[in-house]
Amino acid sequence: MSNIYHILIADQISKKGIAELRSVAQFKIDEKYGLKENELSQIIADYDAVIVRSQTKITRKVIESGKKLKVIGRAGVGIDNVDVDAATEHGIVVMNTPGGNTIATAEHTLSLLLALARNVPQAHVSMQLGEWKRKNFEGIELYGKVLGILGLGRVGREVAKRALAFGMKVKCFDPYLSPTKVKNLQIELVNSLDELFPAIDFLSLHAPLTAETEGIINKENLKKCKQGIRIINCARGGLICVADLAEFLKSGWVAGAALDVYEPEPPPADFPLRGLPNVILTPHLAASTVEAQENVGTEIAAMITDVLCHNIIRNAVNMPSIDPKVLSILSPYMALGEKLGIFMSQWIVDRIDTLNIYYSGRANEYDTSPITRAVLKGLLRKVAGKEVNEVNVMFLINTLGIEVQEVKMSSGGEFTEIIGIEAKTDEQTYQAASTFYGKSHRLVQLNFNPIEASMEGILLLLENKDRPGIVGKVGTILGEHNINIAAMSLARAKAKEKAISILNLDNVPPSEVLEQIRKVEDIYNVRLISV
Ligand SMILES: NC(=O)c1ccc[n+]([C@@H]2O[C@H](COP(=O)([O-])OP(=O)(O)OC[C@H]3O[C@@H](n4cnc5c(N)ncnc54)[C@H](O)[C@@H]3O)[C@@H](O)[C@H]2O)c1
Ligand SMILES: O=C(O)[C@H](O)COP(=O)(O)O
Repeated sequence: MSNIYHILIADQISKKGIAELRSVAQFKIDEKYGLKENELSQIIADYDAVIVRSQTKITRKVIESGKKLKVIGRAGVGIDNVDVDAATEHGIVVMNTPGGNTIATAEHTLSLLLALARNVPQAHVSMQLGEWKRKNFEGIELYGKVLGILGLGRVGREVAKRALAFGMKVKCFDPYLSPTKVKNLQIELVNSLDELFPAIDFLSLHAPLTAETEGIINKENLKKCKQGIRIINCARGGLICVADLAEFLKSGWVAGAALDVYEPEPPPADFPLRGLPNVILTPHLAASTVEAQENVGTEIAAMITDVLCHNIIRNAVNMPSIDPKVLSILSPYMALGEKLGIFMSQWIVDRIDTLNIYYSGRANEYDTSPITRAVLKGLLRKVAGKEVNEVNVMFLINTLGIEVQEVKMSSGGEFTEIIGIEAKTDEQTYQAASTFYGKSHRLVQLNFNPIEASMEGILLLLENKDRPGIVGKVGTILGEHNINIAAMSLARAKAKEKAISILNLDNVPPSEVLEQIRKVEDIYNVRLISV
């Protein structure tokens, strides 16, 4: 029977998105809105996935309470309301829907830009009061003015296009943008904020809220701006130090500000910009269009379905996404790599210091990091206390201080396709290499010596002195206890003093049988391995 997944929709998404989720037989959907941290923490243990917009905060406490939580889906772009680090540590994938609300946000930015230039909301309120004050609301033209854009991503670029259509000049600061991206766009990319601020008449913010951008619009930077600058913020409230902006608006240095976003949301009653005549405020409306909400709602529904029902992860912000075509090519390698990792996890007893994971064959034509993550997931499942998956595996590897290196080899010797692991511990080096045999998996090297063993089911690994009679004795013990040996293979060290044998068994030997085998003279190590 297939799994039933419980999904919590914690912020309102489009009806179509909800209907699509409800149409999946494996899903049980709850809609619970406006939950505070404590309320959410109390119920989150029931859910496999939670969907939010910008309102509901998925804090570390919520994540720690989400014992079976696998996915956090953000119907929108900004993920500053999700503790992504905590999610990563707990192996929970965080996904968003970039692009779906770009046009809506760019259009809202332009509407605020125009409203700010022409005092539209102020004039409207005056008219509603029965006044006729044409002189009070004289504006300025956009034509010929310079728009500064902070963050030239999806929204920033759409804003730039529209501003250019109004005859504005556009300058932008984005330290992560390659200059080739703005070629032929009629946008000037400047190298610093110091270069941007004195050169612009309008400033529009489109960077995410990060440690670097928090409070970036502050007293020091406002001083660098031209007198009469107008500022629009459709990104995140935290980018602006509101007390500083209020001061500059009151003095007239900043001629006007139009804000859609606040920190916190909703802003408190004593929010210092409320009531200022040169300020326009909207309640986080930029993405609130029918079209944008349908885009992000249906997109997140499809993404949640893909991850829970088909194990396909798209737009994850805490792990690299893999193109589905590439994934279908890499999947067999990931399965082989994970199997080899599982094998090694039961062979190695000491603490691993360094790991070389090496590849030869077709895998090398691709980014091998998804295979490496699968190898490590298999390897760590035993070492780490918590469940290890593709999301948290690199975090756990770093926490354990294991140094990992990927090595792409030009040849795998007599085998075309090879995935190998060399693990160094304080005590010794463990090495194994594997390949495909039809659809099954084979060990082809142990401690650099050739072997030929099926990597399926129950394996008994013996390390012993290379002398006659030892394997015979082990066979007798197993036979006496009715344990059938399906296959046997031997890796002999060139120096011929030590050998490793792999016995494929039909059933699991009880611990007293393993004890008996351990007592056989010249056997140094006995490990029961299940793959
Ligand atoms: N008000 C709304 O309803 C609404 C809607 C959509 C997006 N947003 C906000 O707008 C932001 C931008 O959205 P997007 O889809 O364009 O994201 P994006 O990721 O496509 O673009 C963000 C850009 O900011 C740049 N950036 C990062 N750090 C920077 C820094 N220190 N200085 C300058 N630039 C920097 C990045 O390089 C990137 O090009 C989102 O993070 C989100 O918070 C708000
Ligand atoms: O980051 C975003 O996508 C926007 O801020 C939209 O937020 P919302 O989904 O709460 O409207």
